[in-house]
Amino acid sequence: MTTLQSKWEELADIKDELAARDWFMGTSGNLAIKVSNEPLQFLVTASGKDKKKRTPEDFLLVNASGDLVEESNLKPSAETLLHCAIYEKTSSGCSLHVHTVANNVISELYGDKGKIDFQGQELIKAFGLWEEDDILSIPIIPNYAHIPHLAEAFKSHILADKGAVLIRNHGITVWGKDGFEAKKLLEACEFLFQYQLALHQIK
Ligand SMILES: CSCCC(=O)C(=O)COP(=O)(O)O
Ligand SMILES: [Zn+2]
Repeated sequence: MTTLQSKWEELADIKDELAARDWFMGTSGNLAIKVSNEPLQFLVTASGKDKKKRTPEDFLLVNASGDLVEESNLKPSAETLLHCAIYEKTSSGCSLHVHTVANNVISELYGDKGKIDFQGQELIKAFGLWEEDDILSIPIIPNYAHIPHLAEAFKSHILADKGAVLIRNHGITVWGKDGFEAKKLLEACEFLFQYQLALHQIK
């Protein structure tokens, strides 16, 4: 199996798992996985497709600028520039973006603060935060319709090889060293958001 085929399979399996959680409502969401470093090339979901379905046209190979490596009648995700920013600034290998009700409500509740912090919650260990007083701080940025503008705002929060950024009333983008890590971070974030919303209901 070539690297391209194995990365395709890895991303397709992640897509199926996220679909099983119903995290691709209304064609939302996009996923990417790095295939090569020199030249930088990565697979990204085709724009506007139903990501709950598995088809041979699900992913497109793009370069560091997000342009197609081979001609296609499909377009790369409208949000490819966010994935480009991650691979430009880090050595991470996979980036995932989903819209969920929980991440949208949290982004609205905490958007004016520009971040949401979690401390003393076991699942922040997914981010490598193991000390008693460690804080997981997830930035929340405004949602700009102009994607290059959104990508610029997003870029300033890409500070490490793994991370997460909430886009207000839009969704979350996470990245990690490979598909396993990126999915782990995404699941941890969604757990923490649901936990926080549950706390709001009883307080
Ligand atoms: C209908 S969802 C609006 C676009 C979006 O935010 C998204 O995540 C999906 O866009 P894509 O071009 O990647 O399909
Ligand atoms: Zn989106």
